[in-house]
Amino acid sequence: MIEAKNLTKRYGDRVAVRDLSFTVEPGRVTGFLGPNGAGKSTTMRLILGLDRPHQGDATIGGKHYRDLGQPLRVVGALLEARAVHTGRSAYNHLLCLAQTQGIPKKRVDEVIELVGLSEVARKRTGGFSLGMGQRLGIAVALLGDPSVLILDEPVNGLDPEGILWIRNLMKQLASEGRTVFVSSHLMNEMAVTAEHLIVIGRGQLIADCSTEEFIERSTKQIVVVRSPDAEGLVGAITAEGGTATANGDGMLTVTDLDAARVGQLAAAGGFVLHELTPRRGSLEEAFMELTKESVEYGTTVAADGQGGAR
Ligand SMILES: Nc1ncnc2c1ncn2[C@@H]1O[C@H](COP(=O)(O)OP(=O)(O)OP(=O)(O)O)[C@@H](O)[C@H]1O
Repeated sequence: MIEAKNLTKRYGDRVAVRDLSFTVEPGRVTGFLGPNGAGKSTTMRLILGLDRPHQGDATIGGKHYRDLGQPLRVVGALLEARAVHTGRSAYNHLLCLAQTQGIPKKRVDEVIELVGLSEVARKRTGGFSLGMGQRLGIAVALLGDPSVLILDEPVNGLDPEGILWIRNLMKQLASEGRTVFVSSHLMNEMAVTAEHLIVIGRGQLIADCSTEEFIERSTKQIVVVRSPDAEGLVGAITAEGGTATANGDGMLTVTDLDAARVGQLAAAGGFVLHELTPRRGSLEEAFMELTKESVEYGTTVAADGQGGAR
């Protein structure tokens, strides 16, 4: 388990993380979300002992990172900035790390196989693509077979096949009882990967709840209806206190009434229905809604993806 207690970190007079507390539980993937500059990388660095907090405390399994005897065996990390000796092969890079931590040589072969780098393992990492580098970073994180994984933007640079691979890998690692803490900007990806979310904005906690609850809390349920009698149905919906927006071709988007009630109104009025679909908002919409006060830079982007200058 990862525990952050009242963490505060300043850079000059800029507060990167402010009085931040949360725990990351084992056995599930926990997504770490926040707009650019929210403090995600800083928080991860504090947990990994790469930076010291001005206040508060971050521990892994009750211990500070610096007090872990063989840290790679407890926690594996992938941070955004990769430091790999580019003249060295992936195999040698992993072997060196393994030797410093008393990890057997055969584990190096295992992780190379696991991340799909077998064919290029003896090649210099200097020629690696972004995706290959990312896979090597994940191999490093997994080297000590750790019970805790901290991954900062692990899908960066991966192609769709790679993204699917890392999604399944994270789920698998969590199902083995490990703690998986992962930051990402890809909301659709997090929606299908993370069971639990910790969301921060301007260094402060915005939400710590299940992904489902996060979406439910911040988006409206809508009902999509298609009917050849759309006009009549709009009247019935409006009279009942609902709001119906016509989208042409008999399509309606209904808010403030649930699908069951819309179905009852259609039956009572004798309106034929060709479609009746309840739809929940997306994680992206929920994220935009909840973090709109905390966005730091440049433009505001509406939930429909249409950006507008501030
Ligand atoms: N070494 C540093 N020196 C000065 N300021 C820093 C440093 N590291 C981070 N910051 C500032 O602290 C704040 C939080 O940055 P951080 O990188 O932790 O955010 P983030 O959520 O990881 O952002 P992103 O999603 O863009 O990676 C930002 O305002 C950033 O400019």
